[in-house]
Amino acid sequence: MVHLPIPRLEDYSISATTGFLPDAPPLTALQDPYYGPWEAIISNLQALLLSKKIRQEVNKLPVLSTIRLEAEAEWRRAYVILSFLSHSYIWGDTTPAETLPPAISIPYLAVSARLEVPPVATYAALCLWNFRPIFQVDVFDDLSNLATLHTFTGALDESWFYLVSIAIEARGAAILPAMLDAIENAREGNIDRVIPSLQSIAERLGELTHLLSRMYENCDPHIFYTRIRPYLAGSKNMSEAGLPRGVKYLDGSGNEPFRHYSGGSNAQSSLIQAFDILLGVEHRPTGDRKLGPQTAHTSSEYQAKSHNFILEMRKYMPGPHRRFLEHLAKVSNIRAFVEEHSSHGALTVAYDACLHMLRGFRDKHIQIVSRYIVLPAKEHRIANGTAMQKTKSTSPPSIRMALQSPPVQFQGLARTPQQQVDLRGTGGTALIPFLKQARDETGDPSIGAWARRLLTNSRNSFFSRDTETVKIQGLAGQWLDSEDVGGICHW
Ligand code: HEM
Ligand SMILES: N[C@@H](CC(=O)c1ccccc1NC=O)C(=O)O
Repeated sequence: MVHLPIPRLEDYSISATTGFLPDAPPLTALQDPYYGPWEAIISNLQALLLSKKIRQEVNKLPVLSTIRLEAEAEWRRAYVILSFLSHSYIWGDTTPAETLPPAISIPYLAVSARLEVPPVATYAALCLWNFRPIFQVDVFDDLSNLATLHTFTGALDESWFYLVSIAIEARGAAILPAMLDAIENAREGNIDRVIPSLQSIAERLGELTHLLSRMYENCDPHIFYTRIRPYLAGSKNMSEAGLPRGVKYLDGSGNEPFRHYSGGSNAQSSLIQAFDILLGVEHRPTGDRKLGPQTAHTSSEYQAKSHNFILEMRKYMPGPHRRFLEHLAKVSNIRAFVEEHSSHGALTVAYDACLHMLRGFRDKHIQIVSRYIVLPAKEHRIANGTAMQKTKSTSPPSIRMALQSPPVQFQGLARTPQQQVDLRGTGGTALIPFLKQARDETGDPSIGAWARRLLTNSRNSFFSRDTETVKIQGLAGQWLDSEDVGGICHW
């Protein structure tokens, strides 16, 4: 059989060591003095936001051309600057701005077109291209070695919020070559070599969940909700935040329709989507649950026709990364391979461990979203007297303090709505139904529910099923369950 070649990372601007992060640290400034006016504003961003002078200063900017941008890193730097400036302009005053001036719009549209990303503060603008290593220039997966280049607020909480994702990207990078190896070995029918690749993927996924849970260390939920998050909102589904019509990007043509873009979201991380593709996890539009086995294999066709947020978010990834995922989807064979060899216990267990770990990641994420969005939103409504009834508070002290203070009216996404409305993610989703469905669609394998039970319940080294004996030997002699330690397991 003639197969489509397996993608090569280097063909898609992906590094075998840093994954979707650039392999050299992003530029900290554009060296050409021509771009001095941009650098001057971004280096004073927090002061301009605090004094509400940002619009005044941006309105004075000249319209700069992109003609003097050369290296890819310079285009990325320009995109980072213009993303911070545009969200500061829109959300940095008492009411959101419905128009972006030509000094932002014209270069922003050009830079976005070149990088194949939309003109909005995407995950790439805020995370992938917005960091610097502190001591060791080539270590990106250690949170103590990372700093952000820019934030809206200057708060450590905001830096930490982005840095956790950056560390996850770097730690997850090693999974990419393991994925491609697994696909190659499955093609060749080499079960014994697919298993260790899957085991190492499961183990790494556990480490990523552990990194995710470190969000609590330095990002306070109340600060996140009230001070940081309003700047992250896009222009799509943002009526409640005070932006019902979207945003016009003025370019002087007179023909400038309102545009609607999702704000930054980790759903734009190519890494997490790559796991789904490799493991054959399929996501449907929210509310559209799988009906039965007969629908299982028609879903790609179905997904293409209907609105699907996770697929939609691929348009917000840098062009080469998006194309990598499309290529990966065409060669992804692991799920079919495991189904074909469903009597092979060790293979099934290794595959199910991956699913289990990815599901564990999404479980932990839902817990985080409850603490950083759902609870603060509820406390906020109570503090402003718009909630139906007071509920028992389990919030951290900062939120309890906010409750005791007089009501404060916040702007944008933190604005207290007149009525109880569905909470929206910065990407524009009705967040809890969306995230729960994405979690439920993970680890709903047609095979091996038994293996998942074993992984969760058993601390033994030997499991048996029918006539097969499957050995899972803990390296340190122990088995750690994903829920106990944020997913670190030893084989
Ligand atoms: C305080 C921290 C975080 C909050 C409040 C948060 C919130 C959200 C929300 C509301 C969504 C729904 C999409 C939208 O409308 O924006 C989402 C999606 C998502 N987030 Fe986060 N997030 C946080 C951190 C992270 C981190 C560090 C990661 C890790 C890489 C992550 C991974 C994802 C993924 C993969 C999705 C897409 C849904 C899925 O695949 O399950 N999030 N997040
Ligand atoms: N969707 C999230 C925001 C979010 O996840 C995010 C936004 C911009 C950059 C990175 C993000 N995720 C990072 O940890 C929210 O609704 O607050």
